[in-house]
Amino acid sequence: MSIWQIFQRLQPYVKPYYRQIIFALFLTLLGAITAQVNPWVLRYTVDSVQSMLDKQWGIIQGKELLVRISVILFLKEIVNSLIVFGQRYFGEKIRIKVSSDLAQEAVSRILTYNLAFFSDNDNQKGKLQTRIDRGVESLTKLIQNFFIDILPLFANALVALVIMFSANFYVGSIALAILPIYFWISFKQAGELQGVRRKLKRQRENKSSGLINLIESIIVIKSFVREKFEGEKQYQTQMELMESQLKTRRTNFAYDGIKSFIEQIGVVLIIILTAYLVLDQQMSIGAIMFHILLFNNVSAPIRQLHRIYDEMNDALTYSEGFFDILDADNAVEISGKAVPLSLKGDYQLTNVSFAYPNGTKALHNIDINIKSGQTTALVGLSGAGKSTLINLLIGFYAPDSGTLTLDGLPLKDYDLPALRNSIGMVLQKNHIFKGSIAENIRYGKMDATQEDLEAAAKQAYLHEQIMELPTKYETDAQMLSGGQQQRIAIARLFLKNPPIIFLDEPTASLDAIATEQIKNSLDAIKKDRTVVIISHSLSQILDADQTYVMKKGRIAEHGTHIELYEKNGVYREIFDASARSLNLDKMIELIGKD
Ligand SMILES: Nc1ncnc2c1ncn2[C@@H]1O[C@H](COP(=O)(O)OP(=O)(O)OP(=O)(O)O)[C@@H](O)[C@H]1O
Repeated sequence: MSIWQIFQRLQPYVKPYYRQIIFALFLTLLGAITAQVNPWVLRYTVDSVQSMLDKQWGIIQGKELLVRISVILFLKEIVNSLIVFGQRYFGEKIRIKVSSDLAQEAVSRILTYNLAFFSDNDNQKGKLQTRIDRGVESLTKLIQNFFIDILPLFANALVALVIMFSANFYVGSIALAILPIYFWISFKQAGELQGVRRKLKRQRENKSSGLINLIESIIVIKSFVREKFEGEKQYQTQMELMESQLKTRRTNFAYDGIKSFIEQIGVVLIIILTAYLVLDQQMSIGAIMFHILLFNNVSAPIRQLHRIYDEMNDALTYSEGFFDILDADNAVEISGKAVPLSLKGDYQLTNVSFAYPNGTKALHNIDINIKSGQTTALVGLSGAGKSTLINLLIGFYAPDSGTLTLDGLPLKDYDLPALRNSIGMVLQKNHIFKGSIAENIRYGKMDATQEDLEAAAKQAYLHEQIMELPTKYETDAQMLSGGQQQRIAIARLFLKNPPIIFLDEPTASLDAIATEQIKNSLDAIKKDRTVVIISHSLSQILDADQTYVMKKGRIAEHGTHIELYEKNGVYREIFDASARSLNLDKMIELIGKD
């Protein structure tokens, strides 16, 4: 992406603030003119003092001159302060507004993306966060630079250069001749840093996602006493980052030295040439200071050129990643138009195959009929493809081949929000948002009253426990135990009250008493709804109207519990293993003693 393309991309975000921009530009022009007052005043002062000295005048005759100069410089400083304030304020205002617009756009965009986008390695949460933060930061810095540095400084330089040329062609030429040399060196510097910058970007992303992973795995790390090992891993990342940072600094210092040398050559040449012109009586002595100050106005922005380049390169490096996020059109969830009045939940899958974007073939030639109003169990060993199948039924992913219909209509024809409003899910581990218990349950129905919340919590066997907490429904939900959090998810489901329900090992993290209570309440919610349940728990499977047994992404067997049991196949194997793991013989023996 070129800098020009970046500016084009930024246009729509900057456009709403065009009034502020025009005002900032006007101030810039005004600032460029006032910046030349000092050289004029200095030349005027030197020449006037010189002629006074020639006439042997003293302080009495020079008083008027001093007052005049003081007033001019004083007024100029006041005007200049106002201009600088206006420029900075409007520049910042535009930057802050554009920054929040860009960040908001990124959030709005990623919310429309499908799950494949989020499971991509480049978009893991730490990396995605860094890409967005860095992108917004460097793009807005670019805008800030443009209004606060580039425009004012270059306007100053241009006006100063024009004045130098009008004073003397050769003096102007020296100032002008320095520019391409300076530009060339800055280009070389930028080129040399380009590779390191990309590396730096990657290393920073790794470092921040490494830290996030560290925090997420702290319990495992501590329980295995792997602090030293993890510390060393982070140290390695830190060392690599430090190496790149040092290389960047080394290169910058070396090039800065060369540029400063070139600039000083320019100053010396201008002094020699102007001194020659003064001695040749082509100019007054004040011209020496006049030209040096003007040259300073020309070289000031060039001195900043490298920093501006740096930040532009930052913008180039990071904005590419940022705009990639905004431009991921193929990640936008494709929604159909059909808005069903009510859904029954009759799913028909014919010859459905699916592979994840990373190439993992998770489902092969699946033929399934999920009957409305019934409970269908999905059984299979870990990695068999059960969760993947549910992902397809909810429309999180689309099948690569085969047909998938719901109530006779292809699933892809449904309006996704309408479809998902009719579906409820309880997973093995459900996300609990930062906030109170009430806020978390209310996620199931945003306009639910306190009574609705309490009714749902009662159905999920959670109400009594909530009432025992000091701040009851206002307690921080993330402080609850795993089992209680699970019941929040179930309460959400009761509140949402959808006709189709997917349960992916809903009681896996609950204790035996809670499992029984939840089973009872889930049994209640199952009535007259279509339920698909994944479970390793025999009690849940036994209750199902039909069961599909999956093995390595395929349907191995299908039937009722009895039919499958008698088949002596995969289901029987899993069933027997489950029974053995429960130590059923001893349990029965114990129960028999009662
Ligand atoms: N987001 C993903 N990207 C790539 N591959 C995935 C993704 N999710 C799952 N897989 C792979 O797809 C296959 C099926 O996984 P899936 O989670 O559907 O199995 P499962 O039967 O639900 O297992 P479990 O009982 O352990 O939850 C596995 O090989 C898994 O590694």
